[in-house]
Amino acid sequence: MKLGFIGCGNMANAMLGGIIKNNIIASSDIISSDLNDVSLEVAKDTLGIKVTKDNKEVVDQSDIIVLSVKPQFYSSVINEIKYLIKENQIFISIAPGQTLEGLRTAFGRELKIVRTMPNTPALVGEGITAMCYNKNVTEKEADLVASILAGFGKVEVITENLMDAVVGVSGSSPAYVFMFIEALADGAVAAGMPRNKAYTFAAQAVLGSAKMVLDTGKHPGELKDMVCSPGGTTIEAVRMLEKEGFRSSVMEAVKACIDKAKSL
Ligand SMILES: NC(=O)C1=CN([C@@H]2O[C@H](COP(=O)(O)OP(=O)(O)OC[C@H]3O[C@@H](n4cnc5c(N)ncnc54)[C@H](OP(=O)(O)O)[C@@H]3O)[C@@H](O)[C@H]2O)C=CC1
Ligand SMILES: O=C(O)[C@@H]1CCC=N1
Repeated sequence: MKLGFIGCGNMANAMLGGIIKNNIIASSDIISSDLNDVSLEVAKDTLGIKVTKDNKEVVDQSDIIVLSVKPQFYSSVINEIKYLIKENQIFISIAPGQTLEGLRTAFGRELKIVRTMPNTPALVGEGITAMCYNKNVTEKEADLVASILAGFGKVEVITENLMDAVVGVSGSSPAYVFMFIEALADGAVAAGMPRNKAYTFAAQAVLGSAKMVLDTGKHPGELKDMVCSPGGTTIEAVRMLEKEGFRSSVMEAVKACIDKAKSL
């Protein structure tokens, strides 16, 4: 199995780190192209993969091709490679707003296309990737793609109509979570805690809370109530978060993200 990435930036590095570390595909069987010499040098040195400046070489040498450039560059790269892709190759999109039908139109013919939405926690093996695929992809091929994506976290097969929601809730949400961690730490720093220690306490609290949601299966509201002692400290913080519109601002942020994904 030969895997190719066109574009070797943040997301490609996060995905490839897990794929190689977990021995899903050997680095010698992976090739990536990029316009940027520095990105290629970094990928070659840190991941040990083959690198090239030529996108066509990636298509030529790969069974599965991941297009990991920004969505605005999708059409120009697809125009460059569309005549080279063969019907037995699998094309994977990781971009928001790029629909299966839109990609078929861009390629101008029926190909095996998988649409995914990963996230950067892939870098530490804790990503979550949503995937859907067109009628040309067999169940066996979908399982193969899912096993590659599982190299850097969880994988969920979903219907395409939910893909924009995935961008809002997991593709982009690490950025909002980092802002939350930063703000938690700022609060502790304001109370005198050294900054590095504050990041450790804030991040571990977020990690542990997320794990409680996943491991217990309990409603997040019930888990929140378990922290709020009657007449205690937490309910004062919760009261202030409600007053300042915390949950509403998060929901509005997710909506803005989804609206943007739909518009791309
Ligand atoms: N970052 C994230 O958290 C997530 C990103 N995604 C999606 O992943 C894709 C990649 O994003 P990300 O990794 O963040 O972006 P980056 O900008 O970090 O990486 C893209 C790389 O592709 C290079 N590039 C641009 N044009 C071409 C081209 N024509 N041929 C070859 N390489 C090219 C860029 O070079 P240069 O810098 O010189 O332009 C850059 O090195 C996007 O579609 C994004 O929406 C999906 C989920 C999460
Ligand atoms: O900001 C973006 O457009 C990309 C897609 C999801 C996360 N990052």
